[in-house]
Parts: sequence; structure tokens; C-alpha cells
Amino acid sequence: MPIVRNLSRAASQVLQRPGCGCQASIGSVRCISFSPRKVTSDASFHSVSFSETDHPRVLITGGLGQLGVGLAQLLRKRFGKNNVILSDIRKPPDNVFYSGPFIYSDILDYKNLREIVVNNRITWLFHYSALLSAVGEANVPLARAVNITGLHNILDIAAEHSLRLFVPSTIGAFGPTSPRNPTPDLCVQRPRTIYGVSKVHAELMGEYYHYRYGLDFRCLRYPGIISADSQPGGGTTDYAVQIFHDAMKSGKFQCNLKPDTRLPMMYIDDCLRATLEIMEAPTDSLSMRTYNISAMSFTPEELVQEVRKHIPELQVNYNMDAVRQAIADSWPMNFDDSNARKDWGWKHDYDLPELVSTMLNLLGSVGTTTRVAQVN
Ligand SMILES: NC(=O)c1ccc[n+]([C@@H]2O[C@H](COP(=O)([O-])OP(=O)(O)OC[C@H]3O[C@@H](n4cnc5c(N)ncnc54)[C@H](O)[C@@H]3O)[C@@H](O)[C@H]2O)c1
Ligand SMILES: C[C@@H](O)[C@H](N)C(=O)O
Repeated sequence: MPIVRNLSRAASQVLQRPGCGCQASIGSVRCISFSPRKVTSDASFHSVSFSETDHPRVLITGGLGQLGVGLAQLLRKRFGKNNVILSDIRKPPDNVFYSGPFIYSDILDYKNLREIVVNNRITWLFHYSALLSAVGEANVPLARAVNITGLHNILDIAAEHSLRLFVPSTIGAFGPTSPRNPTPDLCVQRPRTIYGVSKVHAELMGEYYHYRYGLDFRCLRYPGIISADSQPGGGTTDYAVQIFHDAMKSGKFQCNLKPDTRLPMMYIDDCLRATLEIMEAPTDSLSMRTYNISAMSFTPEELVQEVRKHIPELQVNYNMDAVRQAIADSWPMNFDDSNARKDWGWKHDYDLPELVSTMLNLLGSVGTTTRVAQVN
């Protein structure tokens, strides 16, 4: 504990000193001045003695959503249970709370975030807190606060403390004027949702902090992610998870997108493995800081046909949700991820048939609530 207290004091001395990664407040605006390409320049900060382990010490924000718990399981397997802290503003269920460190963290509370990073000597941060596309349209002020102001807090904390920072982006960072089939890494990005706008902002700010301050920012644009043991958080691609639950439970499914709406999708194990792989990729293998990743692309009708190979009696009707349909119609149909494959060897494992049989097997078997994605 004394070591932690010393580190905390030293860090706050550094942070209060003007001109060297300083921080001051003007009204509600936080002023940060980092040294370009040199984030922690103060020698006294480095002279604080504490024993580093070989493993990164990880914080995951927004960890109780669809993806965070699975990511924590994967990272704990890799780096050790106590080196990975899951955080959120919600109360964790028992199985999550007792499976490893959990802490309350509101990403809008900058001081609390900094305290967590300092006291736990965090070195890697996975920033998962966000409002997704559909819930974002339902509450734009909150989405703007969480997805944009929250991101600013995360960037400043990461730059101040020389963290390696992962921020996921999305197919939703593109819009109707982007090439949709396929969508390359670099092209016009004019999304029409607050979610998409905030994610383009995150990509650009992260890359700016990388080039300006040397922040080790890494970002993947995820497709719609499909998982069995966690529920999606209010996105446009949620139907592709719901169909499995409804098919197993009642044999009936009502789809809120039109049958021919094509979107890129990915099984959660591929998504989480890609996330770990880009975080572990050698810096010189990364020719960019934001990459598309892709696995498959399908329409609701194609997904239904594949599910019916296992559950032939599945009944489906289409009852379009206008907000989600408009969003989906503006998003990529196919994602070009050739740069990720070339630069750091990205390769998906799950195609549509594999995804469907895996989901149905998992939902059909009793007690499968804690599967861990496999790392190669
Ligand atoms: N799931 C997908 O299909 C998908 C696809 C592309 C990108 N992503 C991105 O991956 C990340 C994780 O996605 P997810 O599906 O797990 O999201 P989710 O909506 O399921 O979970 C988000 C979490 O953020 C938390 N949160 C909200 N406000 C917060 C605050 N002020 N402070 C701290 N936490 C807060 C919520 O409580 C929730 O647990 C997001 O950034 C999302 O944009 C997800
Ligand atoms: C695609 C992704 O960002 C999320 N699942 C959404 O639909 O909003």
C-alpha cells in the first residue's frame, strides 16, 4: 500500500506542475498540455519504485455490456485474473463479481478514472463504454456525453499515463455516401447517427493523439457482433442475436429489418481475439491505427435459411423498425479488411454455417454461460 500511495502522490505532483503534462481547470473546461511525442517527461515520475510484472495491467470500461465480460475472460486467461479490472456504472451479477476484480467507474468522472488508473498501475485500457446506434438516436444528449465527452476523458488519461489504448469503432462509422460494397479502410465517412459521428470522432482524435503526443492508440472497426451468453446493448444489428434466442425459445421470430438488408457480422470469439491480437501486434507492423475487420456478411433472409437447416419449423415475420432500417441502409454491406490481414495477420475463424451451429449448440446446452474465446 505505501508504494501505491507514493505513486499516487508523485503522479499528482507531476500532473499539477505547469508545462509538463500539466492539468488545470478553467470553469468546466479541463486544460491539458502534453509534450508532443513525449507524454511522461518528468523524471521524478519514473523514479518512483514499484515492481512491474511482465503482464500488462488492464482496465476495461463499460465492461458489463455485450462484449466486456468475454473480453475480461480472455485477457484474464492470458495475463492473470488480478491483472484485469472490469468496470462499469451498473451493478455486476454474482458470476461476474466473483470471477475477478470489478470496480465502479463512470467515464464522465475524470478524477475517479485517474485515481483508478494510478492506484492500480494500469498500463492497457480497453474503452468499451458507449451508447450504441439505436439507443443513441433515442437519447442524443446522453450519447454525445458518453461517446464524445467520455472519450475525451479516456484519451487524456491514456496520454497522461502512457497507456496503450484500445477504442472500438464500428461499421456505423460509415454513412450513405461511403462506398458500401465493399467499404475500404480509407474513404468518405459521413455517418448519419450520433453513434457513427462519435466513432469517427474517436478514430480521428485517437490518431491525432498518436501523431501529436505518441499515444499508443489502437482501433478496430467491428461489424455487428453475435454472442450467445451476453445480450446486445441496443444496436441495429441486434436482430442477428435475438433470432437465436427466439428460435430456441418459441420457434418464432419477428425481424425488425427488411429480409434483404445486408450487413457485416462477426462471432464474438473472432472479435475478442482480433482485439487482443491488435493490442499485442508489434508497433512496426501497424501501418495504420484504425482497421476494418471482417468475417461474414449476410441478410436476415440468409440467416433465417441457415437457422432453418437446424430448426426447419422456425416461423419468421418481418416488422420493420424505421429508425433501425434507415441506419442499416446507410451502413456498409461488405467490409474490406485486407489491411488488417496484411499488416498483423488478421484471419477470422467463423463463417455463417459455423456461427449458426455454434450459437444453437451454446443456447441449447444447459449451463453454458462462461465460454472463453480461444487465442491462437
Ligand atoms: N456489440 C457490437 O455489435 C459492437 C459493434 C461495433 C462496435 N462495438 C463497440 O464495442 C464497445 C462495446 O460494445 P457492447 O456491445 O459491449 O456495448 P453495450 O451497449 O452492450 O455496453 C456498453 C456499456 O457501457 C456502459 N456505460 C454506459 N455509460 C457509461 C458511463 N458513463 N461510464 C461507464 N460505462 C458506461 C453501460 O452500462 C454498458 O454496460 C462499444 O464501444 C461499441 O460501440 C460493439
Ligand atoms: C454495429 C454496432 O456498432 C452495433 N451492434 C450497432 O448496431 O449499433
